Amino acid sequence: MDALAPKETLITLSNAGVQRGARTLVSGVDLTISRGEIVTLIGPNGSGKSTTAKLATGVLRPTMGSVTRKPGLKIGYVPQKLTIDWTLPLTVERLMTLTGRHAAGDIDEALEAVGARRLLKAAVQELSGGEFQRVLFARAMIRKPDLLVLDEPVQGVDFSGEVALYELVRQIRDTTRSGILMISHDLHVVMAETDTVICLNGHVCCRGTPSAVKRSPEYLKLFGERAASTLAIYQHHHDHEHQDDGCVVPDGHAHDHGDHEHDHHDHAGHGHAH
Ligand SMILES: Nc1ncnc2c1ncn2[C@@H]1O[C@H](COP(=O)(O)OP(=O)(O)OP(=O)(O)O)[C@@H](O)[C@H]1O
Repeated sequence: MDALAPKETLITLSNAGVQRGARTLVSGVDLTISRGEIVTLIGPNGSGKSTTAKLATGVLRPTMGSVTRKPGLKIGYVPQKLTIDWTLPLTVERLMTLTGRHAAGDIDEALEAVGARRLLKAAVQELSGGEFQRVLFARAMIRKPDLLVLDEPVQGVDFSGEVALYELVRQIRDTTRSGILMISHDLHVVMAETDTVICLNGHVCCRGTPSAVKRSPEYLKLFGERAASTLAIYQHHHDHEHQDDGCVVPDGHAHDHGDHEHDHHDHAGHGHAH
């Protein structure tokens, strides 16, 4: 971010939480997201990441604390799961218009921005995990949101696809200057460009830059000995090339994975979550 530019705050959560009956789903969350900023929520299953994101977007109202949003804030959402009848034929073009009418030019522009314009007429069922995620990004970006919420953006994607998707998130942030709230359910990679990582465990366990969180005693306590290797930080360096669609040029073709901290990297169980 330009350090001299005034920060435009999009969303503020102050000591926010949700209680359902006697049960506290999440509590005491302080969080701000400004334009051009990337905030990533991490934490174990059931730790309150989705609940916190729902508080931020207004899907859920806080029963404790407060949540404020910039008036007229436009939010683009990339869901973790999409309910689609996978037995029916569906093109990318049609998927882009399922939840609203858009001019052909706007659809082209949104797909272009994610390197997926050539997929316009493709069947959604035949897309790779990475291509499918890109189309979902385009679908979320078509209304030119102030804030993009990405719920597990790299699911169903292999390692080089993951690198390319994180690169795309960085590009989107740089070109649109939208705020980005990411939820990382698998804890495996946090983008180095993340301005703030918030580690939840029913409350805010710890927060800070990715490398600060990785070293924090609370984080180590929560995730144990293997924590430091579990939180891999994806570093972006311009030492590799990208194909036109944003994919990283494979090893041996002017690309080197050496700059990515990836000691522990488990893709088991990643599939299309439909
Ligand atoms: N509508 C609801 N009513 C009651 N409890 C809920 C509701 N939604 C979520 N919960 C509970 O709130 C807690 C936090 O859930 P949440 O979905 O925010 O966790 P999460 O960190 O996103 O988990 P995961 O990584 O497994 O998706 C969980 O214990 C969950 O069972």
